[in-house]
Amino acid sequence: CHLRGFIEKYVRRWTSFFNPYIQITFHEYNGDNFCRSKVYSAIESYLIANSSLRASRLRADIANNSRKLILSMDDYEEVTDEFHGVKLWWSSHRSISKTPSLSLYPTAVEKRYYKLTFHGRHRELVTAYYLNHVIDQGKAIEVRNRQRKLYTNIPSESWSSYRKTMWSHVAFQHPATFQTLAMEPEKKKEIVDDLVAFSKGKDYYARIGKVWKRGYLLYGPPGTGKSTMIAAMANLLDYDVYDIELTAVKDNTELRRLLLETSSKAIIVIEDIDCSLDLTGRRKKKEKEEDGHTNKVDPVEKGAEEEGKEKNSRVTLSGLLNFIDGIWSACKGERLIVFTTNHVDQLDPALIRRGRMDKHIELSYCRFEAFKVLAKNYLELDSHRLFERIGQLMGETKMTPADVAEYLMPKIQSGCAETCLENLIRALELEKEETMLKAEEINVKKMPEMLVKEEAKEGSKED
Ligand SMILES: Nc1ncnc2c1ncn2[C@@H]1O[C@H](COP(=O)(O)OP(=O)(O)OP(=O)(O)O)[C@@H](O)[C@H]1O
Repeated sequence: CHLRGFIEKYVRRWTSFFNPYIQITFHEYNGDNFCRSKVYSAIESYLIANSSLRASRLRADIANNSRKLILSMDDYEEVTDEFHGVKLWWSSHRSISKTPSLSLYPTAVEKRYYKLTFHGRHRELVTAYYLNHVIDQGKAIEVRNRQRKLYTNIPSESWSSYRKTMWSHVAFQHPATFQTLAMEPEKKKEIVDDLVAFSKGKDYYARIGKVWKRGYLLYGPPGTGKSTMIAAMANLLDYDVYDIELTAVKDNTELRRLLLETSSKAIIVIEDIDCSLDLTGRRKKKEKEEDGHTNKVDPVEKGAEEEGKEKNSRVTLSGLLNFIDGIWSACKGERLIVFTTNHVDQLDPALIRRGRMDKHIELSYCRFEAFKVLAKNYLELDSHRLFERIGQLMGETKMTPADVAEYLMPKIQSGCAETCLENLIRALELEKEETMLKAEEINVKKMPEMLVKEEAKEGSKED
């Protein structure tokens, strides 16, 4: 056996002396590591996208988490690639080895690997540039192809008595895009440019020594598109979405753990931030009041429990600020942090100051420009004789895009585009009348006060 090894070694040395070609092998699994090699996966994606289809023997597989058919080169097949005029050969291999196991029968383990062959004179080009190019491209393809996820934190009973919240996910399939988002075009462009610049800013953030994160505050009345915009952001940048329910998070430590578990391309969302957290760090007043009504716990026990909560439970404002500023230095990757609120005036200035929430975006009632986007989305209309009237009315009323959208759904409105627009006009006119009536009512209420003031003014003039 020793002699055989010795001979093989020298034969290999002897042949390589005359063979000008170099080979590099990339194994699917390395050593005892049961995780698939990331380099192997990146090469696989690169080859599938770039050259596998040129192979004459292909293998068909179903991609993870999807029904898409993936074609890659079959085992022992070879394809060529070219980089800066240099030709290279990739081949795919498989070996089966038997490993001892606890059972009586050894298990057969299948091992796959890729071999890259190139001429020795291109050694530097390949090792210094080509391989990085393949791996970067492969990773980019993986990101594009991956099934993005929507995560939410849910409480779970773990095997220990400690109750903690865990991320649970579903496939993220929200269809919203910036194209379908109803908003003034300039404002929309500004936001898209900002997001794209952020996503391309890896080197910039590294150069200025800042963590690669950006905070967005979306505010406005219900139904103006805050959640829709978050979905459009995720679709634009190909990010996962982590929707944190703060009231389910036990304390700051748990918040930190959850955030450190997020993926490297993530939008972390806290919706209705004003309702999730009492900005003094205590529980919401409303929640306490509810406790007051329903609480049947022994007051002594309750006191102890409250004390515990005040000291060491629930997420506090400082914990949240810490999360925005701090923990990301421990994380690689790009993170958007998005807060939404219907009551921006109730937020603590510390929470939303620039640097924490870098961009404040107001989503408001539907104006004509936003209406035109909705009309295009829902009715495929670029113009119509009724648009002018709608434009006028929209300047005088406050209807949310969500409400406008309801009027523009032909199936629900059981009619053609014209009927939808007419129904919308009727609703807007009604809204206008109601607004005027309300304004009149307010004036009537204010009348006595105004009369008193007028009289006082008259009196002082006569004096
Ligand atoms: N700006 C918008 N552009 C396109 N569609 C919109 C817009 N605003 C609202 N919509 C439509 O109205 C529905 C509700 O909107 P969305 O949930 O995004 O509002 P929101 O501001 O997040 O409301 P809330 O504050 O109640 O969570 C959406 O499903 C979408 O169809």
